[in-house]
Amino acid sequence: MENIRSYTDSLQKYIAIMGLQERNTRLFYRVLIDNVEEMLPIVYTPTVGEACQKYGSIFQHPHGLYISLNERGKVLDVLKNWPEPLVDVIVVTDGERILGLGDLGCQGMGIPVGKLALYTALGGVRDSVCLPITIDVGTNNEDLLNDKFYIGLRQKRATGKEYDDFIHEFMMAVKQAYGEKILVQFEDFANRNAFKLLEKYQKTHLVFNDDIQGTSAVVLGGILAALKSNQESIQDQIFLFFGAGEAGTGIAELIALEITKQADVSFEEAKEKIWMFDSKGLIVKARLESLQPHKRSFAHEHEECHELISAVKTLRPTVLIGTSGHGNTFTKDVIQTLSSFNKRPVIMALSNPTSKSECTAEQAYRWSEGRALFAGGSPFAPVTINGKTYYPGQGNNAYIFPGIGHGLIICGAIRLHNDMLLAAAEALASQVTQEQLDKGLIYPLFQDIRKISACISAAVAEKAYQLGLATRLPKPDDLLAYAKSCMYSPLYRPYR
Ligand SMILES: NC(=O)C1=CN([C@@H]2O[C@H](COP(=O)(O)OP(=O)(O)OC[C@H]3O[C@@H](n4cnc5c(N)ncnc54)[C@H](OP(=O)(O)O)[C@@H]3O)[C@@H](O)[C@H]2O)C=CC1
Ligand SMILES: CC(=O)C(=O)O
Ligand SMILES: [Mg+2]
Repeated sequence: MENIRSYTDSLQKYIAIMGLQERNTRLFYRVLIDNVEEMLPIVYTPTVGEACQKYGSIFQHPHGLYISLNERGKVLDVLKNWPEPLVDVIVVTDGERILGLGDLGCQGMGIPVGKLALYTALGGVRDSVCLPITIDVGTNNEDLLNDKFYIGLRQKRATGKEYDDFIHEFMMAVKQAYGEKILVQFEDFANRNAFKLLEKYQKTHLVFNDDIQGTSAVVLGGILAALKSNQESIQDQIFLFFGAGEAGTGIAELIALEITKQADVSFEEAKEKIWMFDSKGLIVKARLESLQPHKRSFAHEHEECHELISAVKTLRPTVLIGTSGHGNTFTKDVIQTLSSFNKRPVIMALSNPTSKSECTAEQAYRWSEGRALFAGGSPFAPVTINGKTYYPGQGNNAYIFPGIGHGLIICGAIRLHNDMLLAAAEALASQVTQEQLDKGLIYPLFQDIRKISACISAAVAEKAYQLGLATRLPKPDDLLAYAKSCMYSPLYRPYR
């Protein structure tokens, strides 16, 4: 840690810690677990974003497995090159929507590598069963295509049938190589592919889209905690999303499902409480014909509106959620207006990395006169205004996916069900203490993440058993104790 702390630049710290992962895996995880709050912003957002942007020029060792379009027809053979014969979880990207940074092609590998490091450090899934994969179908990023250090295929992205067939070959090969229960986590695909792949493969594989589903559970968890803090109920809220893509509509769907569970309303009625804003403005009925399928059920009767501030004024949301990938869009005007009719507005600026955050923690607290319940997608430091300190939370799917993945693995789940996401969200919210709520926190502390992950894992496995989707029988009597007992710890035995 002294070596890592001696670097002043975060990217240098990233290079140092990833070098350690290569040289001494156990020590890498020990360092990560013992210093989780300090190291998370390095191996994960925001630094991993910069690392992906510069991946070619900082490249020292290959991490993970690259599968390129040139290996069409031989994907199974490529998988067999991976030295570990037993794999339980794959995190895969095609690099087209890396955080809010866009198409980084093959350099997106930093994301599956980082996510799987968190599976082990935060969720206790043994690193040997984790396989990071980048599917290289080219990139449309001209800067990378012209960069002499670019590590991927120098061609435009394959699309249409060529792309679909290649992904299909991959999905079939992973089952052949690792069996029916292999968990495949899709990460940072562009939304035109993400929704389609999830829809297609959730019928035949154990798949999980972290950006759509993991994010939905983590945000719902934060909202449940905020409602507890404000002593309000979910059906009385009005939600406004700025950004109606994977994260935005994924969260909105799960919120609507939770409303139907808590109040006597249909799924459609629940959605009437939820408004969405995309790059063309408020999503309204008049735009129905031209809307992508994932947005359609959120198109409500309203006149067209092209400014976020106008939407805030007319809809009077109680919860404002940013999933646009565009920084500095929750302006002073927006936050002041939101705070004019809410005692404690909930503001979630979830876009990553920090430069893409819709507002900073300081802006949220300053412009709401300290009344906002705020969470960012990337970490923000506590803010002191007029002698009072405010503690921002981090609304990031890192709270959820390691626990969900662990839960699916320990019960031998064959499919993921939305009720498991609800169970994960509730388990997360239950971990926020009254003391933390009193400080304005809507997420528990990352320093307790392994305890939190065990709780989420047990809740997900419990739901899998209830739904008949778990194959590991008999069901353990005490799932929480079982989940904890299955967590890998990088222990050092004492010398004699
Ligand atoms: N905190 C967390 O755990 C997570 C955070 N994220 C972050 O969320 C962001 C978005 O990710 P994702 O949902 O997957 O991306 P998508 O590309 O699927 O969605 C982006 C959405 O934002 C809209 N948008 C883009 N520009 C604007 C604008 N200027 N004004 C209003 N809306 C705009 C897009 O509109 P249109 O549909 O018209 O193109 C689209 O609806 C990223 O920064 C990502 O890092 C994602 C997952 C998890
Ligand atoms: C956190 C995450 O998954 C994202 O920003 O894409
Ligand atoms: Mg992601």
